[in-house]
Amino acid sequence: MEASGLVVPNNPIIPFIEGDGTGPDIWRASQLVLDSAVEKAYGSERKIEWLEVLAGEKAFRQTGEWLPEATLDAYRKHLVGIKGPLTTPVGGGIRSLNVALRQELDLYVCLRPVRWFKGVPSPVKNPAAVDMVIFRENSEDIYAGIEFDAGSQGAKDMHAFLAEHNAASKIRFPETTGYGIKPISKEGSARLMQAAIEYALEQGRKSVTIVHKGNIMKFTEGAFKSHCYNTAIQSFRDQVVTERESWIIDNIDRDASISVTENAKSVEPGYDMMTDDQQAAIRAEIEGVVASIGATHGGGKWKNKLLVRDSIADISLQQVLTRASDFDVIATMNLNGDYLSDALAAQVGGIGIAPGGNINYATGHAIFEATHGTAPKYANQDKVNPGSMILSGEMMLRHLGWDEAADLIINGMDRSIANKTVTYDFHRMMDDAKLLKCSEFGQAIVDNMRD
Ligand SMILES: NC(=O)C1=CN([C@@H]2O[C@H](COP(=O)(O)OP(=O)(O)OC[C@H]3O[C@@H](n4cnc5c(N)ncnc54)[C@H](OP(=O)(O)O)[C@@H]3O)[C@@H](O)[C@H]2O)C=CC1
Ligand SMILES: O=C(O)CCC(=O)C(=O)O
Ligand SMILES: [Mg+2]
Repeated sequence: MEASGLVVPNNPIIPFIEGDGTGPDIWRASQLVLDSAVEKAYGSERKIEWLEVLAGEKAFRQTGEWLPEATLDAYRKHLVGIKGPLTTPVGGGIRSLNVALRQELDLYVCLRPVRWFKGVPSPVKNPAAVDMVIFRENSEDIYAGIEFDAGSQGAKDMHAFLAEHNAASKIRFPETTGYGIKPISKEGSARLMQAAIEYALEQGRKSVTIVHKGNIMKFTEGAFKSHCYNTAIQSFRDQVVTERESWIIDNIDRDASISVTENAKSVEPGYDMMTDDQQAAIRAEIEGVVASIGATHGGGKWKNKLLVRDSIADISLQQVLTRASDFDVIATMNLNGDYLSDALAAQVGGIGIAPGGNINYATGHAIFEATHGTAPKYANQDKVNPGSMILSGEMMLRHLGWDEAADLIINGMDRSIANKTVTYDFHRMMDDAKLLKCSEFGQAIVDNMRD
C-alpha cells in the first residue's frame, strides 16, 4: 500500500478461508472461475498464488482454535484476501468469527453492491431499477459484541448504573433483562460517509442516502445522521448538495424575489406552529445556505452535484421496493446494513448472487466475502449458487486493479444466465431453464468468458 493506492505484484499471495457449510463447494467453483479469468485476461503474466488459512470448524478440528492468530497475521501481511461464510451459533457459544475478522483488521466499510443481471428471476416488476451500493459501517453498533446476559453480574451492574442515571424505571422486568450496548462514534460514522461519498463521486453516482432510525435512537442513529451530513458538508462542500439545501436554492431559482420567511415556510411545513426561536433558527438556516452556496450551487448548478439525503430505516425498507430508482449509494450503520443487504438481494434474484467486501480504505486491507451465510442444509451437495462468492472475487480483482479479468467474469455470468443454465435457486423461479450443480455453474461461467 502506498499513498497512491495498492501496488499489486503480478503474482500476489492471496489468503483464503474455505468456510463452513456450503463454503467448500462455493469456494471450489469460485477459485476455478477466478483463476480462469486471470489466465484468460493476462496469460502467464499474472497469476494469483492462493494461500489457504484456517478459520471456523476446519480450524477448530485442526488446531483447537476457531480463529488462529496465523490467519489474522496472513490477512494483515498480504492486505487483500477472500473468505467463505463461517457459522455463528445463536444465543450462546462463540461470537461471530466474521465480525471478529472485520474488527481485528479494522475493515470499517462493508461494501455491498446490489444490481440486477439481465434474465435473473425476481419477485419485483422492475428489477432493473435496483442499482444500489450499500456502505455498511462495519466496526461499531451492536456488532461490537458488548452484551450482558440476564442475571449476570454485568446485567446487575448495568441496572445499578441506570438507577444512578434515573433510568432504571424504564426497565420493565429488571430481574430477567439482558443488555446490549450500541456504540456509535463521530470518527466511525465520518470515515464510513467519507468512503461512501468518494465512491459515489468516483463512480458518477447521483445520490448518497443516509439510512438511520434517528427519531427513536437519537444519540446513536440520530448522531450517525448528523456526523454523515457534517462530513458531506465539511469535506465535500463544492461537490455535494443536501436535499434540504436543494429545496432552498430551488425556491430561489424559481422565484428570485422569494422572502426568507416564505422560503422557510416552504422547506419547513410546520413553520407557523413553531416558537419564535425555532422560526428564527430556520430563517438563519435559509440565510446561511444562501450565503455559503448561493453562488456555487444556485442557477440550477445544484442539479449537477451529488445529492445527500437521509431516510428513516423503516420507511426505507418499503421505499427500496416501491421507489427503487430513488436509491443509489446508501450509507448506514451495521445492523441496518445487515438487514438491508439481504432484503435488497431478494429484489435482484436472491442471496445466491449478493457479493461484498470488507475494506479499510486507509490501510488497503480488504477481505471479500458473500453476503449470505453457510446455508448448512445444503452443505457438501454441490448444489448452491456460487454466484455471490464469484462476484465477491470479481470485486476483489477490481480492488487489485485487474479489471480485464473482472470484466471476463461478468461476461461469463451474463451469458450463463442468458443461456438459462443456472443453479437451483434461479431454476425454481425460471421457466425452461437447465438445472446446474454449483461446480457446473462455475464451469459454465468459465466456458462463457469472452471479451
Ligand atoms: N459472512 C458470513 O460468513 C455470514 C455467516 N452467516 C452464518 O451462516 C449461518 C447460517 O445462516 P442462515 O441464517 O441460515 O443464512 P444463510 O444465508 O446461510 O442461508 C439462508 C438461505 O439463503 C439461501 N442461500 C444461502 N446461500 C445461498 C447460495 N449460495 N445460493 C443460493 N441460495 C442460498 C438458502 O435459501 P433456500 O432455503 O430458500 O434455498 C438458505 O437456506 C449462521 O451461522 C450465520 O450466523 C450468515 C450470514 C453471513
Ligand atoms: O457473522 C455472522 O454469522 C453473520 C454476519 C452477517 O449476517 C453479515 O455480516 O451479513
Ligand atoms: Mg447478514
